[in-house]
Amino acid sequence: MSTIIRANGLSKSYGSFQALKNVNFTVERGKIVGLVGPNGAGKTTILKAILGLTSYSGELDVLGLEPSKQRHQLMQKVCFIADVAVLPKWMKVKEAVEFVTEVHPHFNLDRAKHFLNKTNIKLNSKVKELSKGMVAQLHLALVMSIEAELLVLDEPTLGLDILYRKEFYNQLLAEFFDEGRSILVTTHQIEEVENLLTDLIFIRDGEIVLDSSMEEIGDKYVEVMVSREDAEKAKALNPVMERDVFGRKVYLFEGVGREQLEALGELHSPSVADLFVAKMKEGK
Ligand SMILES: Nc1ncnc2c1ncn2[C@@H]1O[C@H](COP(=O)(O)OP(=O)(O)OP(=O)(O)O)[C@@H](O)[C@H]1O
Repeated sequence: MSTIIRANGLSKSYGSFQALKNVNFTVERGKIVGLVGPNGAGKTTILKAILGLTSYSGELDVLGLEPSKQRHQLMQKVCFIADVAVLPKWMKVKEAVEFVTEVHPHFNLDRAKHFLNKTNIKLNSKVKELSKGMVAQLHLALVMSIEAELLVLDEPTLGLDILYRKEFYNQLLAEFFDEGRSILVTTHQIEEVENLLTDLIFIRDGEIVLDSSMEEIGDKYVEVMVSREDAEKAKALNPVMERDVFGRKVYLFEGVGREQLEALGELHSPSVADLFVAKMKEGK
């Protein structure tokens, strides 16, 4: 396994406000990592640092390069997308394809044509004549044809309806992703990426509050539905979250042995959304 991104003590301040506080994480080759956090947590700031679009302090290595100093070399290996539903409206599809061919040295035109042939998109159509879903398909065809080692996606499916959002991720998995590449994606829609991710990072107020593989999460976090009589026993084991479901209590535990918990009730894996809520409230 090789490391694609390594952040060590990464910090960023805007004036006296510290948007990133000594952040450490790695992204390995062949991984799909979700960077998830509430508004203002610092996700975009991390992506901008990775893409060499903002200054920072601390160490940051992306594909062996230092983004703040080697942006040009980096852009030949990295592909970045924010919001697939937007492309210039006046452009014709073939002009969009020509544009990417010119600006990206690793764009594979045949591959793009192959993807577009599978859609109803005509090369002579203008972007403004396409539906939102078709714009997303076009965007995806362009992205998947760039032979980049790292794909960075910032809220890529914003503005798309659920069908296209699912389709977007399915296609990305089937046609783009392989063990030689990595994807780093920020999103608010945790539910729709949860089955896709290999690794998960939660960020809150400029600090990383969870950084785990999905496998580790399954081992470390367990939910138990407990009858009211056993509620005190459950509380004694320091759950990280409690909620009411149909008159019973559901407790979420971190790092508590399964044997201990099995005595209280049936064990479940929490959804990433529930884990997110727990981690965002922890200590507040
Ligand atoms: N140019 C800037 N000047 C001052 N403060 C900034 C600037 N850019 C970001 N910030 C602040 O830094 C913090 C982190 O912002 P960032 O955009 O990274 O958050 P985010 O997690 O991407 O949020 P969102 O989900 O809303 O896009 C926020 O409090 C934001 O107000």
